[in-house]
Amino acid sequence: MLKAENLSVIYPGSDKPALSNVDLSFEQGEFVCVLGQSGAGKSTLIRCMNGLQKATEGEMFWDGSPLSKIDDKQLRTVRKETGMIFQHFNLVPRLSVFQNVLTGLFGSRNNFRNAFGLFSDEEKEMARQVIGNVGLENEIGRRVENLSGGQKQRVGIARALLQQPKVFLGDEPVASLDPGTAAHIFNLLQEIHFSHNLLTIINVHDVNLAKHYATRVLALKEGKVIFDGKPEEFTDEYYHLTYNSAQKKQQFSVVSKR
Ligand SMILES: Nc1ncnc2c1ncn2[C@@H]1O[C@H](COP(=O)(O)OP(=O)(O)OP(=O)(O)O)[C@@H](O)[C@H]1O
Repeated sequence: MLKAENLSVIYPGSDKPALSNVDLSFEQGEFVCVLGQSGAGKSTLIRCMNGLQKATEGEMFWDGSPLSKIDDKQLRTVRKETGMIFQHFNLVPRLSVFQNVLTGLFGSRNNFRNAFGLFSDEEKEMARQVIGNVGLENEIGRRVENLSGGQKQRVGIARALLQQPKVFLGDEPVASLDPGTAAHIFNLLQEIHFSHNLLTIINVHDVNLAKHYATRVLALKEGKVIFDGKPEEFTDEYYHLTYNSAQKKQQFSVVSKR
């Protein structure tokens, strides 16, 4: 489904690669959690997967198509089939849950219909359904600025789901949430993952969440993959946990295997 071949990214003005000669392949049905310290290259990898970030060297393939060589129409299809969820939700605060979720259709429609917010009855019904799937049916008319963080992320998930994606990508989707809410969001993501047979790839800082929910764990360090395997094989040989008393939370750092 997704394949990185010798993928490297060097940002302009930087002498250090954000990703360095990464070879990876992902199949439908995998729930992958990507771990790594800040700056390890997790977001860059996720952004390469839907063509938001171009490779400096090597290639990312989507169902066999090289992302750096496909035309705009093919890229729109890739984006439509990729549901993205973000740390800061990327919602329109003054719009309702319903309106925010409908924006999930923008990527696959022409600009005229987007500009006038024209949605068919069928599209509106699908939006109601996905809002129900994430448990927000009673909040459908509320402005998202009045929702909790966990509810906002549910709106983000419903918006992604409306695209009927094959792939779900999450760039630190629970980093702004408390641990209890983060676990609820992961439960929801897991349920959606299995019921829709998705390929789900999520960046996360919390090693326990990753090991609990993932079918496969990847760990990055300085742009390189230093672990790729089953969650139970990702033992504390690969990471350190320290307690940050100022932030009142555990901090995680990836180390190369000793
Ligand atoms: N737009 C950019 N321009 C220049 N350098 C960048 C850019 N985006 C990221 N980088 C650099 O590339 C490296 C990898 O960054 P990336 O955001 O992929 O890491 P990350 O693991 O997602 O970090 P975090 O957990 O803090 O989000 C870092 O050194 C970062 O400073």
